[in-house]
Amino acid sequence: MNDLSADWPAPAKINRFLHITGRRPDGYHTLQTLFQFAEPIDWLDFTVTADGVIRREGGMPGLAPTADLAVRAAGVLQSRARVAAGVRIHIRKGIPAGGGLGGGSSDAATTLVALNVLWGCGLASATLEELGLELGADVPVFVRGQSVWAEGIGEQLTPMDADRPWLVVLDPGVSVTTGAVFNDPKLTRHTERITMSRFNALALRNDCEATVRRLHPPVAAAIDALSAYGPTRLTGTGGCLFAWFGDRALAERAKKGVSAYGTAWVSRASNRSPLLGRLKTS
Ligand SMILES: C[C@@](CO)(OP(=O)(O)O)[C@H](O)COP(=O)(O)OP(=O)(O)OC[C@H]1O[C@@H](n2ccc(N)nc2=O)[C@H](O)[C@@H]1O
Ligand SMILES: Nc1ncnc2c1ncn2[C@@H]1O[C@H](COP(=O)(O)OP(=O)(O)O)[C@@H](O)[C@H]1O
Repeated sequence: MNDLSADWPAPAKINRFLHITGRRPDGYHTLQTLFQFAEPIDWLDFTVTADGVIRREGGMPGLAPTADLAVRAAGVLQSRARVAAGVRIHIRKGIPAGGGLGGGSSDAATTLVALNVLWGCGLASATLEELGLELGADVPVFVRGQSVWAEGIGEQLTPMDADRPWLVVLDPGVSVTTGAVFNDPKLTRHTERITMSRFNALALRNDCEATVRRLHPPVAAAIDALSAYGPTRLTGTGGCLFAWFGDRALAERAKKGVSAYGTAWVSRASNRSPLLGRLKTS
């Protein structure tokens, strides 16, 4: 494998806040949220092959290659750009699945961006975002690789650089089904829309939190434990959560303090995905 094809990062995302502002006639909920990037990170290696077949190695245990969003992303790009070559995708998972950290979406985006280069497709980033949206609401954010204010069901993106606190991301090991949260009759669905200038992490919340707390007591316990150290929010529809701090030492202290509640990572919230840096060196 040459250097060009190895070590493409697929970072996690966090939702600094998440408001549900309404419901469309098709049942999908409209949101307002601010996405930033953080650790943990998945790493992908690509080996271009001549036979046109898309293969996957590693990845999420128990997930069939045909269901893997990275494999599906490669397939979408291959047919859109009429690529004759194939690829072997090796995935080293760092991001827990189904936790609201967007690992599957991030793997899909990294695959689109990397193979666009390695297969020589030459598609514009906006086109890759469009292809990504077919795979999941969060994929375009990862393709763009820049922190964004998102509206609609996540397809209306406006770049927004936010503050960059130190984070503890905590995975209580609970997989939350997004559909179950959005179907909860008690979910807060009509939060008033706000303008970007009103972003204030302390004052804003994640509207899914009350539902997730009720459906998953271990997540509620983890939120309570981490809240003792710093302001804490759920990311996406959970079950992962994060707290933010003014410096790294405080974050490391909190990480130690919540070790009984799950796996935790310390990193700085980022407005740029490491994928963009990797793209520059390709
Ligand atoms: C809400 C976010 C924020 O990042 O949650 P996380 O997935 O990150 O936790 C995402 O936009 C999630 O989008 P996505 O990941 O594509 O959602 P899916 O799993 O496909 O949605 C499963 C089901 O949830 C409901 N759903 C989903 C998104 C939405 N805006 N409104 C909905 O009502 C629909 O019933 C849908 O069939
Ligand atoms: N490469 C992948 N990594 C993780 N999950 C994947 C991948 N491809 C498909 N999936 C599926 O997507 C689901 C949601 O994964 P993920 O994006 O990590 O969750 P969330 O949207 O809650 O952050 C997983 O439960 C899994 O079935």
